[in-house]
Amino acid sequence: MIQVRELTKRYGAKTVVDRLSFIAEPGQVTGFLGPNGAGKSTTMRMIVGLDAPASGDVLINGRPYASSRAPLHEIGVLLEAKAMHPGRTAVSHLLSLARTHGISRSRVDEVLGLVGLSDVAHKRVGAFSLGMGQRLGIAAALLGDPAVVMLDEPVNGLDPDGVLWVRNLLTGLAAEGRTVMLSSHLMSEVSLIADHLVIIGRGRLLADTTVADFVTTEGVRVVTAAPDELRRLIAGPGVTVTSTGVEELLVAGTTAREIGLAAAARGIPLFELTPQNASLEQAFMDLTHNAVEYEASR
Ligand SMILES: Nc1ncnc2c1ncn2[C@@H]1O[C@H](COP(=O)(O)OP(=O)(O)OP(=O)(O)O)[C@@H](O)[C@H]1O
Repeated sequence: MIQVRELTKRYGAKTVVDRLSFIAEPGQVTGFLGPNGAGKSTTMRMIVGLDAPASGDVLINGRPYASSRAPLHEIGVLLEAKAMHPGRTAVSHLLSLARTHGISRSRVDEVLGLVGLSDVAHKRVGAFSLGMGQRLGIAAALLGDPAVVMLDEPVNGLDPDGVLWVRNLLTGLAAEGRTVMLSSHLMSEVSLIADHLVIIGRGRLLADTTVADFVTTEGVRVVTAAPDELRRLIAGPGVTVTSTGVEELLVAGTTAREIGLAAAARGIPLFELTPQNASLEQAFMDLTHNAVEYEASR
């Protein structure tokens, strides 16, 4: 588990992370989202003690990270722009990490297999594609068989196959009971991978929700032979009915089920009854756009 508690970071006069609190639970993939510059990388660096907060703190599995005696077992991380010596091979890169943490050679081979790099284990990492580099970074994060895995933009630049591979890997790790957290600035990527969403803008928490709850229902599209009769039937406090075509209505404030039951009770034929969901990407843009406006008008 990762518990972020009232975390604040300032660079000079600028507050880049502002009293941010959230929990990434075991057994779940938590997507950490925000537009460029929102403070995601800074938060992740503070989680593993690479940056010091102005105030607030972080607990990893109930303890401060600094007090951990086997940090690679506690949390595995892939941070952006991870330094790798281009002249090293994949296996030597992982072996050097393993040796300094008392991890066996067989575990190095295991993680290379896990990320699909066994065949190129003896190639220089300088010749790796972006996707292979990301896989190697993920292998390093998994080396200590950690209970918590935190990855900064792991699907950045990956092709659709690569995104699918990351998704299967991370959902598999969560299913084993691990805490998995990944950051991205793209809702479309995260919604495919994460269950839980933590969304920030300008360092502040904007939403702590699930992918399912984040999609706001705009209304129910109804196609019927008797739109006027149906409109009278379902009208009431909180229900808005808009005519969107000759036989079409958009109904807000009630559910498809209620509309269907009301129509059936009167014998009104329905040709279509469809909840209309706003796209996740649109909902994300609306949310973060508002945060920017709020900041600008202060
Ligand atoms: N070392 C630093 N000195 C000064 N400002 C910094 C430093 N590191 C980050 N910042 C600023 O802090 C803010 C948050 O940056 P951060 O990299 O955490 O955002 P992010 O959400 O990870 O963005 P991206 O998606 O672009 O990586 C930005 O305005 C950035 O310019």
